[in-house]
Order: sequence, then C-alpha cells, then structure tokens
Amino acid sequence: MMPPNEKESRFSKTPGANRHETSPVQENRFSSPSHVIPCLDDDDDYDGPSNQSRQSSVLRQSLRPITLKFEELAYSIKSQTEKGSYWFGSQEPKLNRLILNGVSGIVKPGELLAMLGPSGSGKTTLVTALAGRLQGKLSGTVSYNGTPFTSSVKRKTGFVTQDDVLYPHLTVMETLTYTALLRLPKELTRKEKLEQAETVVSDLGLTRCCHSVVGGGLIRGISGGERKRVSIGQEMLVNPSLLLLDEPTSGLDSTTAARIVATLRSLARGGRTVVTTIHQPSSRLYRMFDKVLVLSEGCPIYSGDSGRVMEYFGSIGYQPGSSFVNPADFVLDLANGIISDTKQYCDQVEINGRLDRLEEQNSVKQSLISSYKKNLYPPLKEEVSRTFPQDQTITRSGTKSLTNRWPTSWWMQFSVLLKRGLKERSHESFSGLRIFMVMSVSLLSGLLWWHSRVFHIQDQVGLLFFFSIFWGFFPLFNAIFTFPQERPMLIKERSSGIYRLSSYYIARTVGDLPMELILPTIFVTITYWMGGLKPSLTTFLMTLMIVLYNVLVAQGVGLALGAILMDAKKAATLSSVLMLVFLLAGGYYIQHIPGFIAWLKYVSFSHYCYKLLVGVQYTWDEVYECGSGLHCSVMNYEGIKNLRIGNMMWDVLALAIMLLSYRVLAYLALRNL
Ligand SMILES: Nc1ncnc2c1ncn2[C@@H]1O[C@H](COP(=O)(O)OP(=O)(O)OP(=O)(O)O)[C@@H](O)[C@H]1O
Repeated sequence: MMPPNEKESRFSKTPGANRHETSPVQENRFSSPSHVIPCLDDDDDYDGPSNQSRQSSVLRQSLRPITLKFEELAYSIKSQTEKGSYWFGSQEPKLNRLILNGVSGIVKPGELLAMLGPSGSGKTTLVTALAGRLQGKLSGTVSYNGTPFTSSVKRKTGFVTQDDVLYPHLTVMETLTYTALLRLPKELTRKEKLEQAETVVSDLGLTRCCHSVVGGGLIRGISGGERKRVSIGQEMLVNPSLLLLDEPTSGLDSTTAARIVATLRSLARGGRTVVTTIHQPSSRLYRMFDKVLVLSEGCPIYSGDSGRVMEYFGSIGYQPGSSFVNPADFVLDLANGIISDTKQYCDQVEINGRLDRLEEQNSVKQSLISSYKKNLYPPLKEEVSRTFPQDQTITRSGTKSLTNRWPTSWWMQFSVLLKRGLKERSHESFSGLRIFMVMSVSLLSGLLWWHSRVFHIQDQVGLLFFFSIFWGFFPLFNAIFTFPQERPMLIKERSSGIYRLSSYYIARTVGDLPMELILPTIFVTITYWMGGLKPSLTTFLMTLMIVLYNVLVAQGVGLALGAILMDAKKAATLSSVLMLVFLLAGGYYIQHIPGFIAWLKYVSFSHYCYKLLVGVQYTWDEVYECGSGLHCSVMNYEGIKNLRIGNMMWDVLALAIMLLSYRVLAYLALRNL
C-alpha cells in the first residue's frame, strides 16, 4: 500500500500556519502590562528594586522578549563504519549520518513550543542547537531577535538538560541560593538574591522539600519530579527570556508531568519564549502546548499550531481511526510511519492483504516529509524571514554587555564557589574513613620505627623516604577524581556563562586545601616523634613544611592528570604507573641507576622531597656505625651520598616549578572542556 498522495493542503494557503499571528489572545498576552514590560536594555537584566513587580512571583515578572527563529537547520555526525580493526583504525571512510535535516520554525515570546518525535528523531540535538550548545557543524541559521547567539543571548537563555546536574549533598534551598548568588547581577543585594531564591522555591511548589538534600546516585534525596523542578528553578532564577528544556517530564507520573508543563505554560504567558522536547504527552498535556514541531528521523513533518495538527494531517489524507485519539499518539505513530489507526490503512489492508511493513513505513514518512515541504514550509519560511519589532535589540545592547560579561565580580564568584564547594564536600573532606586511614598508618609506622636511632641510619632514611612516597600517592589519588567528577557541573555552569574558569579553579583547589594539609600535619606530628627523628623543633617544622610542599605538588599532578584525561579510571591507571616510576627512581631503592635512565629522578617530585627531608635531618657531624666499632659520618652513608645533597634551594626551586606548571596544565586542560 502506498501512502496517500501528497495532497495540496489548505494549510499552504494560510499565511503562516500559526494561529497566534493574528490571534487576539496573543495580542493580549503582550499588551498586558502586569505580565510583560519589555525592557530592551541589556544592563537591565533584572528589574530594579523600585520595580513594582519586585515582590511578586517570578512567574509574572517582566523580561525582554526574544523571538527565536531557526531556518533550514541541518546537522550531521560522522559515524564509524563497522569494518576495520580496533587497534589500527579503519581504512574505511566514515559515514556522514544526517541527524537534523531542513528543520525550520519560529517561536515568539509568550508561546510554548513542544517538539515531538520518536526516540532518536533528533529532538535533543535540535533543542541543544537552539540553546547554542551543540558541538560540531550546524548548518542553517538560528537567530534570537534577529541576531546570532552571543554572550548576551546566553545570559537571557535558560537550558534544562534531560539529566539533572545537581550537587547531591546540598539541600534544595542551598542549591537555589548558591545559583541565585552566582547568576543574579551584582546590582542586586545579597538579601534580594536570597528573596528571589525563596520566590522560586514557593512558585515551583518546593517549599515542603526545601530543606531536604537533593540526592542522586546512592544518596537518597528528593523525588525525580522535585529534582526536575529544582533544575527548572535554577534557570528561572535569572528570569530568562528564552527557556529551553529537554524532556522535563520523562520518568514522571502524569500529575507531576502536568504540573511541570503547566508551570512552563505560566512561564510562557509571562512573556518568555519556551521550547521543550517531550516524549509521549497525554492529551491533557498536549492541550497546553501552543505550537508543536514533529520530527521524523530528523526531518520535520509538522510545524505549527498544536490545535491544528489533526486538521492538517486529515487534509493530506491521514485521519485517525477513532475520534477520541490523543493527537500526540497519532502524530508519533505517523512520525514512525505507522498508519495502523487511520481509516485509510484499514481500507487498504482489506484490499491488499499483508504488506511489507518497513517499506510502507518508509514511504509514509517520505510522503509526510514531502507534504510538509509543499504545504507547511512555504508559509513558515515567509514568517521566519519577516522582521519583528524587537529584532536587533540584542545587538544594540550587546556592545554594552561585552564589558560586563559576567553577572558577578571575580571575588564574589570565588567566595560563593568556595563556600558551595566546602558545603558539598564537607562529608568527604572530613570523612571518618580518611581520618582513620591516616591515623592508623601514622600510628603503625610510628610503632614500626619506634625511637629509631641515627646509628641505624638505613631504617631512619627509610622512614623519610616513606614520608615522601606516602604523601605523594595519597594526595595525588585524591586529586585525580576532582575534575572528572565535576565535569558535568562545570560544563553546565560554564555554558550558561555563570562564572570565570579562574574563579572556579582557584575556589576548587583552595577548598580542598584544609583537609589536604591537616591530615599530613597530623601524620607527621605523630610519626616524627614516635619514629625517633631528630628531637629539634626547627627540624620537625622544616620536615613538616617539606611534606606539605610535596602534598601540594602531588595534588597538582593529580589535578592535571584528571583534567587532561577527564576519566578517573584512566587517570588512576596512569598515576599508578607514574608513582611506581617515582618510587623506584626516588633514590632509595636503587642507588646506581644506569646513566641513560637516571634523568627519571629529576622529574620525580618524590625525589626532591626525599632529598630535602634527608638534607634537613642530618649534618656532617652525625655518625652511624659503619662496621664493628667503626663510626662514619651519615653524609658518607652510600644512600645519602648518592643523593648529592648540596644547595637545597635548587630542590625547592624544582618543586616550585612543578607546583606551578602542573596547576597551569590542569587549568589549560579545563579551558578546552
Ligand atoms: N554525538 C553523537 N554520536 C553518535 N550519535 C549521535 C550523536 N548525537 C546524536 N546522535 C544520534 O542522533 C540521533 C538523534 O539523537 P537525539 O538524542 O537528538 O534524539 P532524541 O529524539 O532526543 O531521542 P530520545 O527521545 O531517545 O532522547 C540518535 O540516533 C543518536 O544516536
């Protein structure tokens, strides 16, 4: 059976398949002063304290309207061919796979557009492209009030991804408060920002769970619907003019889903442009959408007024079998090429009997795509190319915003990120397990080296070497997980232009310092005195300083490995190899390393640490028993002599260079994220 002929639909004669263009409802939405006060100056992202809407719900606050237009969007990816070896790569050329093809549309302020389509039809790709976050080459044009995506648009855009990226140990209130402090402009006082966070909590019905932790993974926290509302709330805080959401209702019960879509509709009615992808809306949800865009394998088959879907498909020969069908189910079946529910299909089956399903589905899809091009695309194209009054407003105000790219000052970003990080990680920094581990190792090593004497120089030097290796391994392994774990949050927040990378980076590393430094201090204090090292306060303090210095370098190496590889497993494997090399080349186990590989010790931070520890511990006048009744200077002990201890400033300098360069490397790696 062939699908119905591509009929000339009366939709093609309608100037713009969009009811809203002439709809009085639409007009009213924008003329309502209580809802929308178009404020076109970029510096005025938030209505000042004097604004009459200050105390009111964020759902009703004024904003700068954005008309989103996208025309002929096409996006393809290179997909691997099946042939070719894993190790040596494939000689086969990679195939170009079209994910989006000829997608156009327009969404005006006050409208809620839903993107529908079967799984894999390209909805996420499209919404990501509209949010200006799609990697790779996108052809076609996307414009926001007639201008391309700029940092000014970025700040007016909220994007809620399918997976909620939230800190699990923060409460709902803390999450929204920190977001408010980071995202709301510096012109607002702290009190005003906190009030805004509270307003969002009450507007989104989160009051009941506002002091519960968000949770995630193995941590039990708020429900999926509440998490989703927290994610939406984070975007609502900045009162975005354009809000894009990827499947905000997936996995939720129908009541919660309806509540979320109702919230989106209220947001749209407040003058925002709202675009959401949605999987399988019930007819109750479907009725809340103003416009729908239906995708089938990346190609549009319908774009326009949600209320006219059935009429349009009926006009081109596809009618549902029953009059009570959910329009969303009907269009999704059509997008899959399934017309089993249509009258026409039943007639055809009677005539032709069994059909080749796949071929039939493909031809239905092709027919729908052709009908779209013939009937819906021409008026849509005309509407998209029309100029709207607010077009170019972003460009005009954009010049001003360039000098003011970030919502808050560097210092504000640093201090909020530091506090947030300390709060989120307090459970792991002060984890009993870590403290237990360090305490037990220090006590055990204190007992093993109990009151060792210079006479047994080999044992004592062994203790110093243990200091350098243990406090190389431990901070390094802790640090490698930092950035791979933080990656999703960093990508989310950086792509929203919330803070500078430098403020995040410094806050993150400074936040880890207290625990990174407290634990080795406890360790050295216990082991130093139990182990019988030189009973001098100066030597003890210098030993402690050297160990802490070593910790900072090791942490830098871990941060750099994590940031470069962005994969904790790979980074852990590489650091094991690295530390093993440092252990062997450190100068304790092998004193006569062959010349061609002796350079290894110069790249080992443990080697410099060990040298410094030995250097501050012993002097020439100290002796050890080098034979029966024979006493030699410790500095002539083979293990120490081969270290060639000279001017220790060179070792300090070598560690300083490492300290700096590994951290710079980590920072540069994060920039490329
Ligand atoms: N980076 C990528 N690498 C490989 N395939 C990709 C990539 N990005 C998108 N795709 C493919 O593009 C198609 C569209 O993906 P997309 O996530 O946009 O679909 P979707 O309609 O949102 O699906 P779902 O409803 O299941 O989330 C899918 O077949 C997906 O496998």
